[in-house]
Amino acid sequence: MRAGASYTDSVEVNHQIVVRRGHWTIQPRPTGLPPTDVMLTVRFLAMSAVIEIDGLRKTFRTLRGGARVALDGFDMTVEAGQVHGFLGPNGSGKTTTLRALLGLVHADAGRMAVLGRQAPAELPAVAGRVGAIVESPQFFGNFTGRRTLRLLATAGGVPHERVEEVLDQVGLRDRGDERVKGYSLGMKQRLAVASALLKQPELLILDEPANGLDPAGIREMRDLMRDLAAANVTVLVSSHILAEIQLICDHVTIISRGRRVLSGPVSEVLSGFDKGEYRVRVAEHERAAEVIRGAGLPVTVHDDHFVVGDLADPAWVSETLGGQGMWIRELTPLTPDLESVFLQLTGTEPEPGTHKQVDDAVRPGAEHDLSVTVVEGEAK
Ligand SMILES: Nc1ncnc2c1ncn2[C@@H]1O[C@H](COP(=O)(O)OP(=O)(O)OP(=O)(O)O)[C@@H](O)[C@H]1O
Repeated sequence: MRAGASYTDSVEVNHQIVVRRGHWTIQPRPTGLPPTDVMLTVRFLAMSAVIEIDGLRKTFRTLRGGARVALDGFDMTVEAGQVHGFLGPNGSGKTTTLRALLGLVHADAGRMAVLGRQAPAELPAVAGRVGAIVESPQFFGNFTGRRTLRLLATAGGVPHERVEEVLDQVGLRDRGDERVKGYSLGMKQRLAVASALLKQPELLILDEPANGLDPAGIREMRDLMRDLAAANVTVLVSSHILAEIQLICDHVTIISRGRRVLSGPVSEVLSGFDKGEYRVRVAEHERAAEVIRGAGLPVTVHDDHFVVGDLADPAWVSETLGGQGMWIRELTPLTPDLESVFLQLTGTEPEPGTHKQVDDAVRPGAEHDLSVTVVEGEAK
């Protein structure tokens, strides 16, 4: 059962439906609740959410006694099966969020849950189901990759056969007997991912996995994440490499100054920013631009071309200009990419001092609550 699903069934008087994480049960109602002829609203928690963050706040004290607000009421939801990109400019709060989620830094306020357990208090209960690389793991340079993983497997009670599987998964099987100090940065990153995969996690959290990698290393990391997604691992990956996120991730959350500025499927985010713009190259482009502007469309003139917006049918531009003897050399749709969206959004200042996220106005109710009402024994 997912948020947004409808459900109808009957419930005995003095019983209630309790819906939690995709499962519902009918339970006797605790005494002291209003009588059953009163509408009762049951809070519906984001049922398939693997990560839920609600109103997270963190202020660091600086050495000079000042305060640095890293997180200012940040919200994020990652659903099962997503490859979720976590984007934000330098210093926007990505690492602090991930560290708080994993109990590596103490948050001042807010609610977090991982795989349905409150974080960080109940993290030990789900630790075996979560793999994370948030701080660059340090490996002994003199050990081979295989030996490193075997030691970690022994420490974690994982059978050694699993070491071969993860070496295979990250593409290090043939290099597993080489010393780690001879590994490239990309190989070390893959070894780190292999160590996080040993326990066959359902959720993998990676902080800037492509940091410092060359294009080949980035491509390897991208392929690896795709393979993980195909194997049904939910992946949360923070990055500031927007093109990578666009290629790898199906969902994205953008953070700026400790607040969420946008969240949603990558395709929806991009189409929401599609203004129907086209770049037009034509001889006498200024005169051509005037013709198009005269028809009421928004036009921006550049040195050797112009951009027209709100264009439903590009053929109309060809016909209109061709009709006046101006022949088009280029007519290219300017579809938005994450970079342009990111630049527009992270220039948006979140409302200070309030819990409201910037994108609440854009996507009302898009988050995770659904009300279940119980009226005289019937649930709707
Ligand atoms: N231990 C700390 N002490 C003081 N300030 C900190 C500490 N850790 C983070 N900050 C500050 O909190 C803010 C958020 O930092 P954070 O590292 O979470 O950002 P980020 O989005 O991960 O940035 P980057 O992409 O550069 O890694 C920054 O202003 C940073 O200087």
